[in-house]
Amino acid sequence: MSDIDDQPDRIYQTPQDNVADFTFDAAVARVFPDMIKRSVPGYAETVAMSGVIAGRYAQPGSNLYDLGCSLGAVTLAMRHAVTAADCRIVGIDNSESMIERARHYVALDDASVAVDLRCADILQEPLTHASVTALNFVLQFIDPQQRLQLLQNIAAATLPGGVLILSEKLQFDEQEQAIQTDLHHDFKRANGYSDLEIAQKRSAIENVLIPESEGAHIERLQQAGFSRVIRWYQCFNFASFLAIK
Ligand SMILES: Nc1ncnc2c1ncn2[C@@H]1O[C@H](C[S@+](CC[C@H]([NH3+])C(=O)[O-])CC(=O)[O-])[C@@H](O)[C@H]1O
Ligand SMILES: O=C(O)C(=O)Cc1ccccc1
Repeated sequence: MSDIDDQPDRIYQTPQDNVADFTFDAAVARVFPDMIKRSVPGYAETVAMSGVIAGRYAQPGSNLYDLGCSLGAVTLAMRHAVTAADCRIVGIDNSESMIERARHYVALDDASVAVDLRCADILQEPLTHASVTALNFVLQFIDPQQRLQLLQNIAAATLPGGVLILSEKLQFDEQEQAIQTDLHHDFKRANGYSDLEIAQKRSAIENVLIPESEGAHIERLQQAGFSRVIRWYQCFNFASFLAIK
């Protein structure tokens, strides 16, 4: 088996005294396709429809951004859907392990749209001439104090008629939260995770993944400079919004 082959996610199988905060390190990058598919309800649909949305909103001569691209799943979905001329897809992630693997997957793909993968902090990297930006399951890991600034930067870089696809884990009122959490954990159990794995992963992400309500997201997207926001998809506690400039 080569070093680049991905592996099944067994990260939280063994009991740990103190579960460390979750990070996007080499061990996570290696199991990431399996982890995200078994952990995020609707992940495959969100990736595929991000491609469909990109196909509609890509403008000739523009940039399409995949911010927090991980292994480049959305980068590749966009690459196969875009028909507008002279577009470039820019995938950015600050995890070296993720970008290294993303480069491998992009090299195996033979579509012709230009792809530029960068290991950088999306809070620092300049963005310009954007027709489509995907921020899929990433804002939830950004310091809440910096979220508005990031969305303002994206909105300022977005061309008239351009869009942001924002996908997030959502927070609900207490009663709905209890129902959604049960369903999410049932989904994980149906995908082969044990109660121990579910509990340990929950502790690991507790301080690093900070979800917000749909209302908070919509209000902030409007404050950042997007004129219209549509929730185009939801599967249990994960949703995706289309924000149009
Ligand atoms: N400040 C930052 N700068 C750059 N990257 C960051 C930053 N903070 C976190 N990341 C990166 O954001 C990604 C979040 S995963 C995205 C899935 C992908 N969008 C997908 O559709 O497959 C979501 C998840 O695992 O739930 C990781 O690769 C981090 O390194
Ligand atoms: O696993 C979870 O509970 C999640 O909320 C999603 C997730 C997926 C991959 C890495 C971190 C969090």
